[in-house]
Amino acid sequence: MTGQPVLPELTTFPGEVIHAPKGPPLLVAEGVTVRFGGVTAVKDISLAVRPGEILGLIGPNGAGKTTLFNALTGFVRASQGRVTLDGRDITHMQPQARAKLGMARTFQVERPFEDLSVLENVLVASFLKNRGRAAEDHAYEVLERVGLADRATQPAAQLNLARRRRLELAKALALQPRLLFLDESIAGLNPPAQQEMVALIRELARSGLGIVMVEHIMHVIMSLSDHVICMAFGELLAEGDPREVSTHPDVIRAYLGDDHD
Ligand SMILES: Nc1ncnc2c1ncn2[C@@H]1O[C@H](COP(=O)(O)OP(=O)(O)OP(=O)(O)O)[C@@H](O)[C@H]1O
Repeated sequence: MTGQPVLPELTTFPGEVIHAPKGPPLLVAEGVTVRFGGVTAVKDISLAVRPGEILGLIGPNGAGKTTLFNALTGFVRASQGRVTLDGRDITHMQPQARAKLGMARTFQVERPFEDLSVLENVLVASFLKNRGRAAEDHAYEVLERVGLADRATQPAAQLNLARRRRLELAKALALQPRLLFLDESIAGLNPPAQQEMVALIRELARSGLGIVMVEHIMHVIMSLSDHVICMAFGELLAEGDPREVSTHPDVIRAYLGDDHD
């Protein structure tokens, strides 16, 4: 390990500006705990996300990131704690009810309707918010936004991985969310596709969306996030801006082990 940077450089992508979103938080989680039988996967985690803010969740494998993400989006039940959206208690709401209030998520493994066209896939989500022509117009707008408009009539099954990820994002955006949850949208993409996705996510935040992202590629999450939460064994290990977290001794230890010198 000697001579290697412990965590990657922060300024990997050009044009990066870490901004400081202001205003009251959209999402607030207080003391969220999730137990699966005897396993406490998430223990007493609190966080807040403002409009235009990108919150990055990091931590070694098994740290509890996905479970926390699922508790925030309603895909697993919080055993303790409280989650509010615009001050409204959503702790026990189903994912669909949360979506109606402005939360949308992507899935780590994209699952488009393979036989439908790219446009039809987005329309399925767009129809939940709009009717008739308005739904179609909105679906096109979303495809433009993610750079898939020229693929609108292509079957989803024919898309490469980078475009499938964009389609996954488009389906979430078609719900017109104010808060977007991204589950490893960048892992597995080649570097140019990573940069395109980073630029797109940054643009979405600039337009006012609050974003929570779980991502294993450290330099990506560090260059995108306004605030980073690092978990280990279900607990909060460190939080702060990317530089504070990436240089935190406990974070370095969690990633490299105790015998690192
Ligand atoms: N449905 C479940 N039932 C029982 N235990 C679970 C369940 N889901 C997760 N766990 C456990 O909870 C802990 C946290 O897992 P989780 O998947 O949230 O971590 P993670 O940080 O997302 O990991 P990775 O980076 O590998 O995806 C692990 O010990 C895992 O085995």
